[in-house]
Parts: sequence; structure tokens; C-alpha cells
Amino acid sequence: MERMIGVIGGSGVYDIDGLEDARWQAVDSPWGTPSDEILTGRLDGTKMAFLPRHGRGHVLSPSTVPYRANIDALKRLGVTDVVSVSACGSFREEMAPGDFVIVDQFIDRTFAREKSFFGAGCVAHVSVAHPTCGRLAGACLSAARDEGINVHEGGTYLAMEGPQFSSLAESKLYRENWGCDVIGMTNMPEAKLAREAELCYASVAMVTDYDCWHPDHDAVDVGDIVKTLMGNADKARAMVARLPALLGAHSPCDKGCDRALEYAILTAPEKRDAALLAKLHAVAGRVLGD
Ligand SMILES: CSC[C@H]1O[C@H](OP(=O)(O)O)[C@H](O)[C@@H]1O
Ligand SMILES: Nc1ncnc2[nH]cnc12
Repeated sequence: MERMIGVIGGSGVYDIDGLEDARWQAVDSPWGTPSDEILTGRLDGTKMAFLPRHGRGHVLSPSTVPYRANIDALKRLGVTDVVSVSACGSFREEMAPGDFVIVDQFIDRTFAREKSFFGAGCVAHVSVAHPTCGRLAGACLSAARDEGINVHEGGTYLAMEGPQFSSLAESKLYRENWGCDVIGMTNMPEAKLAREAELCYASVAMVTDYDCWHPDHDAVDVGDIVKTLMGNADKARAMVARLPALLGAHSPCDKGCDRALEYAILTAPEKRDAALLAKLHAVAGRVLGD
């Protein structure tokens, strides 16, 4: 198997540069239409695929991003490693606007999204105790450090439904009682779906603001966010450009992300739903067979 790095670009990140043989291609998925066409090409010889999460021109809200179609489409293209780059608010003074956080935990407060490829007719339960891939996250950390970015290793990301930002009471709850470090609206269920699809997943959260808990920042202002976003997006592209050299050739994931479904499917083979199995072909074909 050949390594292919998939990058899901969040707010402000609608393309990546420097790809050889670059082309935007439509990918069909039985889970719906992905957020946009996918930009494919090679970087330092490594296969790359880039998908703008909200679509070019930012047309999709966090609740309407087709998370299942996106992950399925990346898997269909041959992606082995998914790097999510996202804008986020910060709950920590030391995680300042412009800093990057290599997220390693999530609290999922989203409620209006499809969260699994599995369901009636093929039930599966994967572990998300460690929802990001330590190896891929480590490469992102090194890439960001090498780029001179102020980057924090580890952090808990509160995934909220949105699209409105948090109230002050929510912001204080997440920060003071739940110990969260950053907040955003998109990494869930994306990370859960990547795990179900046996893809390594890392989340690079790029701080744009202090949410509303901070005494000097009364409310989140999208105008301020956009100013910070532009600088963050340039840094993200530079960080991504360093990943092929850091990751090298493909090898089985030492954290087991690529075998997440090994013992996850509970539905007896004779009770499985043929239509659902057909939809699961790209995501779970390794364990379901043909
Ligand atoms: C920039 S305002 C809030 C918006 O930005 C983040 O999106 P993404 O995670 O795709 O970068 C945040 O989650 C909200 O969707
Ligand atoms: N404060 C915040 N809350 C939720 N999502 C965000 N994305 C960027 N800043 C955010």
C-alpha cells in the first residue's frame, strides 16, 4: 500500500500549494456528495488529496458538512492518513491567537449530524478512547515546530453544534469544569468516522480567538477571526508541505488505526443488510470482504 496524505482544510484553508500533477476531481460516494471536488497531486513524491471542508467559497455550515461522504471519498481515493486543519477558539491564556494546538482528545457536544457509517443491518462499535493517531499527530507537531509555529502538544477540543458561538456560561463550563483547551464546530463526528474507516487522523487546531470567557475579549467577533485566519492558513500550508518528508513511506500504523474494525462488527454475517454492506464497501471492505 502507498501512503496518501489527505488534508481536510477548515475555515480559511481552501487549497494547498506546490502539488505536482494537481487536479480537482469529483469523487462519488454512496454517503452523499462530498463538500467539494478533491484536489489531488504529489508533494515530494507523496500522493496528496485536499478537501475544503466547507467547500470552496465556504458554502457549508458546520452542521451541513457531509462528514460521511467526505471520509468515504478520501478512503475511496486511497488516502491512508487524514490531517484536519481547523480554526478554533481557545480556553487557555497561553494558547493565543495564531498558535496551533495538536489536539488529542475531544468532547462531542454535537447533536444534529450523522455520526456513524454503521447502523441497522450492520452494527459496529469502534474505540475512540484515543481518537487521534499518535504517529500522525507527532509528524504534525514536528512539521509545525520546524516551521517556527508556536505549537502546543496535546489538548482537548470541545466540538459544539453551532453555528452560533457559545454563551458565557457555556464557555466557562467547558473551560473551568470540563477542562477543555479549545473549541470548534467540526472535528466531530469527523474524527469518529475516520476511525470507523480505519484511517489515521490528526487534528491541528489553529487558534483564532479566546472565545468569550476571557476578561479582555467579551464576545467572539468573526471580523477579528478572519484577520487571524489568513495568517493561520499560510502557516498551515507551510506545515502541510513538510509532512511527506516527515512521514516517509507507508507502513502499518503502530497505534492500530488501520485495524480499528478488526473486532468491531457485531452483526452476524447472515443477518447483515446487503444494501448497507454495499455502501460500506470502501470504508469496511477489508473486514467485510467482497
Ligand atoms: C471561523 S468561524 C467558526 C467556524 O470555523 C471553524 O471551522 P473549521 O473547523 O472547519 O475550521 C469552526 O469549527 C466553525 O465552523
Ligand atoms: N470561539 C469559537 N467557538 C467555536 N468555533 C470556533 N471557531 C473559531 N473560533 C471558535
